[in-house]
Amino acid sequence: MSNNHNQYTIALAGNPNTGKSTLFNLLTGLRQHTGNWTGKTVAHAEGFFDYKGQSYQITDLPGTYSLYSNSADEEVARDFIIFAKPDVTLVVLDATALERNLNLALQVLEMTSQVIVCVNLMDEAKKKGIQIDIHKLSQKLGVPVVPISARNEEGIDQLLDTIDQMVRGDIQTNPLQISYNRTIEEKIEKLVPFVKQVIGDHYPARWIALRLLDGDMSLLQSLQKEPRQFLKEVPHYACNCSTKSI
Ligand SMILES: Nc1nc2c(ncn2[C@@H]2O[C@H](COP(=O)(O)OP(=O)(O)OP(=O)(O)O)[C@@H](O)[C@H]2O)c(=O)[nH]1
Ligand SMILES: [Mg+2]
Repeated sequence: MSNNHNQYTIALAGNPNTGKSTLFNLLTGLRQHTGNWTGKTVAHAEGFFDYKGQSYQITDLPGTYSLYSNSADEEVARDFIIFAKPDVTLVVLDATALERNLNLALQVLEMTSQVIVCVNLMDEAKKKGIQIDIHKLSQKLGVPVVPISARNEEGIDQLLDTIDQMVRGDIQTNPLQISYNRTIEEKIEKLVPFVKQVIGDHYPARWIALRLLDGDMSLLQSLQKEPRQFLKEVPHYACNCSTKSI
């Protein structure tokens, strides 16, 4: 959702130390609201850039290993993706630790379909002899995947073109959705209509149903809804199996 005329919003999400701020600095140059530098990002920084006649506002989120409610950083990143509804979420992955990094990517894909995956540190991967089948990864994830090296400024044109195509609506994504076991899927199926009824279509109902099954009260507080209304229903559906195992 553009927050004002002709300005698109982008969020940068990813594990700590994957090069989000390096990419942020590269894209925004000096046009930033708050100073930011490489090193751990504590609060989120906002910056701006233009590309092919479009203006973008980009937000550098704190690095997290997941997007539940384990820490303030996770809540900041999670709430931004759910409530600010960026037009594009760039998930920045470390090419040398892809398997671990993909966990967060899968969580973001449950939250929004407007995702571009950036496989960063491609230079390091090359040095270590790690080969990544970008095309296959993109097919599996159901969203564009762009290999980059933020520090060496490689792959940035392709990334910008992919962002441009996504905000123009030229890319149809089909984000991979994790299938849980039958018990959980049945509970989700029952909860989703209820979630839609209470909060409408504005938020990703399946993802909220999953968080309800986890008993995530902090999310309910963020939704600023009366938790008791949900709580009455949740024990009925809740199970002991965590949905956080992806
Ligand atoms: N070799 C290599 N190093 C990179 C690349 N991109 C970033 N780095 C380095 O990786 C380190 C971490 O980069 P940051 O941009 O601070 O990472 P971040 O994701 O913002 O980290 P947090 O804010 O802690 O989540 C820095 O030393 C960067 O110079 C890259 O493409 N190649
Ligand atoms: Mg950072």
